[in-house]
Amino acid sequence: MARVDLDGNAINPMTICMIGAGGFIGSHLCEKLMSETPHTVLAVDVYNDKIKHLLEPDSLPWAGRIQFHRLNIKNDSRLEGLIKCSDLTINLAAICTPADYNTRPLDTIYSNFIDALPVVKYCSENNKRLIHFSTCEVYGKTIGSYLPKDSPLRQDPAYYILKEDTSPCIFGSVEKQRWSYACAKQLIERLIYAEGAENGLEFTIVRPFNWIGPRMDFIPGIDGPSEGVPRVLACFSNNLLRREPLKLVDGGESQRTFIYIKDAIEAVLLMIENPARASGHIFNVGNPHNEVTVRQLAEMMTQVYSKVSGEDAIESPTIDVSSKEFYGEGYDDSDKRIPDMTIINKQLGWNPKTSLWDLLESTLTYQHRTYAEAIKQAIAKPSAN
Ligand SMILES: NC(=O)c1ccc[n+]([C@@H]2O[C@H](COP(=O)([O-])OP(=O)(O)OC[C@H]3O[C@@H](n4cnc5c(N)ncnc54)[C@H](O)[C@@H]3O)[C@@H](O)[C@H]2O)c1
Ligand SMILES: O=c1ccn([C@@H]2O[C@H](COP(=O)(O)OP(=O)(O)O[C@H]3OC[C@@H](O)[C@H](O)[C@H]3O)[C@@H](O)[C@H]2O)c(=O)[nH]1
Repeated sequence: MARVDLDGNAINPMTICMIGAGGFIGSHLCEKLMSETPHTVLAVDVYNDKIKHLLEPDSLPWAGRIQFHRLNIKNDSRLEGLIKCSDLTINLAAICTPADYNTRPLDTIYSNFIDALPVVKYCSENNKRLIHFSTCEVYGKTIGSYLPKDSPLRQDPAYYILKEDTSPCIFGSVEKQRWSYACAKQLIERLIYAEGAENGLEFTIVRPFNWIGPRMDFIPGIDGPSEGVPRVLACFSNNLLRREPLKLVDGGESQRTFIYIKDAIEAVLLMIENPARASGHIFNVGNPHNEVTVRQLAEMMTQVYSKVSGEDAIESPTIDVSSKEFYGEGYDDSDKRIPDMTIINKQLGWNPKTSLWDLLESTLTYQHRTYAEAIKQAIAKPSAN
């Protein structure tokens, strides 16, 4: 049966240049495009470990529809050719782990702003559509966080719900280098928006709100550096796998809404296949119903991991740590992140489905299956690693 878009028109197969295809989101998007659509992907990244299962062997049903191009977009002249021969470019490439924002601010700013410039330029000059991945961090802190602690206005959604077209972007001072990432992402959003307004670039900007699931980041000492600090899902998974307490930064009071990667990928596919509805828009993509504090997340993950691993939780499952100790000087945090869903509902009719309990169960089942044995061996023979 022919695939049709939301307006009932047939969807023609397209070629997609996906930059950062070897990362967490890219790997899930490639999987979806291969298994459910006729589109072709030119997968650009410096790594391909997370998409190896889609590239080999040649007998896979989608063989010929995905090609891996190992290149660093910082300095590779092949990039323009790949964009030129595609119908759509999706840019996912970025340094996007908070531990880097204050410790490697230059790399963070270059990666999220300077390195994205040629991508925008080639799309604009060659009249190619661009879907660019920004972040919910562009909102920074909520207006409510500046109100007195006991102010009743803090309960009013007007002071904390994040809306694409009306919420301000509120960052800390320049010394708080945490915001180097958000600021670089904000400026590239503004540049893309201006390319649309002045030069007719056909664009969509995605603001992911804490997408989580299998293949996110790495487990330190197993498939990433021992001293590396990934995002919270992988940090807490690592602690659970090693039977260590989960570290709560500054009391674990910050709030996040987490969305299952598979729900979020559905939204991206709708953007890819409905350009008339997606172009010119900035979309929040998150699950407003899955809000927890980081402390609650730690408690839920401890409970779910115990269920999927069959092991009792350790006696003191969490430990408090200061942000200075954990991330170093210059760290700061977003207090609360609830996405407004009006625009994506209206344009694409999309809603997330998976509860936090369910997504943690499938994700931690994956983490346990993938890493428990390797961790056991690493603990038994520390010198081998
Ligand atoms: N996962 C989330 O919840 C989340 C939230 C907000 C924003 N985002 C944004 O979504 C995008 C993808 O995030 P992710 O979670 O998949 O991260 P990720 O780190 O898993 O993926 C990024 C990929 O880009 C590649 N890359 C980086 N620099 C490159 C370069 N110079 N040349 C070629 N490849 C390069 C990396 O090797 C990596 O595979 C990022 O732009 C990120 O800022 C993600
Ligand atoms: O071990 C840990 C790790 C993290 N945390 C806390 O958990 C919260 C979430 O941390 P994450 O590492 O997932 O990152 P954040 O949600 O702060 O930022 C993320 O947001 C959206 C994206 O742009 C990026 O992927 C990243 O910047 C923060 O408050 C952090 O301080 C812990 O308490 N303990």
